[in-house]
Amino acid sequence: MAENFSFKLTATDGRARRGLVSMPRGEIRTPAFMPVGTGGTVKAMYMDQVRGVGADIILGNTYHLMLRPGAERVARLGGLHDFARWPYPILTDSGGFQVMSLSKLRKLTEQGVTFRSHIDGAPYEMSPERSIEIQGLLDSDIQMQLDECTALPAKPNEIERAMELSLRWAERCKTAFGDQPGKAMFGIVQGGDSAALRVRSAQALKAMDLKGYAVGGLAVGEPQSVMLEMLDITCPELPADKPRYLMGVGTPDDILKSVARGIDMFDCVMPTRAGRHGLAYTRRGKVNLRNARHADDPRPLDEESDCPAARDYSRAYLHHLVRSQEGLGAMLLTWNNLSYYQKLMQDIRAAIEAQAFEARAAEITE
Ligand SMILES: O=c1nc[nH]c2cc3[nH]c(NCCN4CCCCC4)nc3cc12
Repeated sequence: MAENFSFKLTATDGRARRGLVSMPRGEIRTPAFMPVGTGGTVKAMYMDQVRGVGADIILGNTYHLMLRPGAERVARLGGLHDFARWPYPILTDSGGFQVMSLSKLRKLTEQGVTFRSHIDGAPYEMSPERSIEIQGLLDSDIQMQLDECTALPAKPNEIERAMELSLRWAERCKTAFGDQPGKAMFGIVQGGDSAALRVRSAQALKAMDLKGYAVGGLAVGEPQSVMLEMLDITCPELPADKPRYLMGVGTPDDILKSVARGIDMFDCVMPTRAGRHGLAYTRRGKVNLRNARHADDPRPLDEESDCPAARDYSRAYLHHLVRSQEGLGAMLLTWNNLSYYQKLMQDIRAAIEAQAFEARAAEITE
């Protein structure tokens, strides 16, 4: 019988954790990277390929899907999994961050946020209750609370106001979500770059006994050192037996350093967006296929990769596709980049297990 929702820690290495989230639609091996599928599609990818590179879960966006094609329409068509042909877990962001970064004429009050669509200017309102309702209509497996993410730098009283509002909205989302076995609602820690506010936010959310916790309000322009410092402060305040999700992160280096500080789940548009802009992630660093130096290079991106996009096509061909703005260029580079990110996560998981094994072996042989 598939678990309703469970998180098991299977190994640790310092503060890094290897784990497994089990839900009815499937298991999520952590640390996990979630490809971003904003409008119900991981851009330039077939869902079979997304699964093929090793993704256990993808991210969808409430904001985009409520505007187009509409949450009620997706529900009438059987929910997001049937609509997009992705039968495995989906995590949906709640929309607040996207409203503040994309929409026009937005107004934020205690009740929620009103805004106009960036697509056609139509008026919308999003309350904590409506965000959870929309995520339910999408049949999302992991639903994020509605929150207010403060752009940094910001004044301490502004960060405090948004953090406290987000806590009140977390309570309202918890009430609206109710008890849905097989699904989860995650809280989002806010508090900007303030240690005291981060601790207050994490402790208040922990008291709500939620199924998982995101660290929000980061990757919003602050230096990596500030982001990592906030993780050093926040993660120890969160329950060890619940998943921790760092929203919007990040580069391979961000991910490595965040796993080392206790983060279990990530999402970022970088691998997919970079692929559409001609940029390839490889084990030897990033390669910009727009650059003329690749025009005659017969070598593939990575002859040892098990991803056809990395192994079977010359850099010269990829350069040609990118320069010609051929759709296949975006498709192959996106495929390569998601494969690179999933291989990174696989190597991270193995390294934690190996270190844990060595530590265990050392204990036994002492
Ligand atoms: O505090 C948040 N609450 C809800 N959703 C969020 C999403 C976020 N996404 C990011 N950063 C995205 C950074 N990304 C990096 C690659 C280029 C595009 C922007 N921070 C976030 C914080 C939040």
